[in-house]
Amino acid sequence: MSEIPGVVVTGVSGRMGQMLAHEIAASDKVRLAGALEHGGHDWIGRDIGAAMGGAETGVIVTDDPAEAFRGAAAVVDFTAPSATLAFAEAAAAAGAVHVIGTTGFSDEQLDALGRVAGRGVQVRAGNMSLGVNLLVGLTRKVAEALDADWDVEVVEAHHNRKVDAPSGTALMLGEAAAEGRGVALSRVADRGRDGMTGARTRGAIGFSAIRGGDIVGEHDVIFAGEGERIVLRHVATDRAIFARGAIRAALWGIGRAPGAYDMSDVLGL
Ligand SMILES: NC(=O)c1ccc[n+]([C@@H]2O[C@H](COP(=O)([O-])OP(=O)(O)OC[C@H]3O[C@@H](n4cnc5c(N)ncnc54)[C@H](O)[C@@H]3O)[C@@H](O)[C@H]2O)c1
Ligand SMILES: O=C(O)C1=N[C@H](C(=O)O)CCC1
Repeated sequence: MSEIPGVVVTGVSGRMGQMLAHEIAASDKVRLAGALEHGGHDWIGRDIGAAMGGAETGVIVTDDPAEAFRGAAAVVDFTAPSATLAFAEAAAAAGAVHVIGTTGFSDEQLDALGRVAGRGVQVRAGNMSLGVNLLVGLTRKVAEALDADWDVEVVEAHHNRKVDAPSGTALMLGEAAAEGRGVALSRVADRGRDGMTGARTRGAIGFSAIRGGDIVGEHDVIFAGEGERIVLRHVATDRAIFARGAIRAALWGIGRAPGAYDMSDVLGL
């Protein structure tokens, strides 16, 4: 039996799923223990290496979470909110760390995930990169230092296949700005402007989303004052940063007490 922790990748044919399979194959700290896609997907029953156009790995793509998660140390999940909710139950039942990169959850779905975290280890972040998680701390600090005379705007840009907006990262940054100001984001968020909107509300935290081409992920937090402006920016140029962060989270989560954790726990920020 291998000492190297086995990791299952859900949504393995997706942009992040394939990136994760590559990064796990290149790692000497984890091994690929399973690969999952949804029922009816044409990769089901195929070797994941061959399906990705490479050498066979011995890992066959399945649509059965219980089978795939059995004996795994961790499940790394970048799929869709409803799929992630089902995987949370299955990961907790299998005793596997659930690393959740999926974004676009409703408040109700987040509550449901939180209930499962009583029974299993979850590490969830809208962005698993070191750079963005540092930017979250910087955003909180700048917001703490400035009053509501400084308008906060979060601007994000992603590829044309992204299905949720604002991005999970933009929401993390907005939460950090709201925390720094000592307000609830839900009370001050301004998520859609169109038509005769009226003047900007003092203290609002605005969100704008750009979608185009193959943009991996770009985020600006703008603090706009009278006569000056601070812009905090993160630009992702390679999805490997998200995959490496997720693998780090999986290793960190092994042996932890059940609960909901995030990347600031993993990175010690
Ligand atoms: N947290 C982060 O650092 C980070 C980074 C990148 C992407 N994301 C998020 O990850 C998610 C996926 O992004 P992507 O670009 O890889 O999308 P994608 O559409 O390329 O991949 C999603 C995959 O999930 C699969 N899937 C959907 N439902 C499933 C189910 N029930 N069972 C098994 N597989 C299922 C799809 O078939 C697809 O292969 C999005 O929510 C995105 O916002 C997060
Ligand atoms: O490509 C995506 O989709 C991304 N999603 C995350 C988000 O919603 O912030 C992270 C960046 C890439």
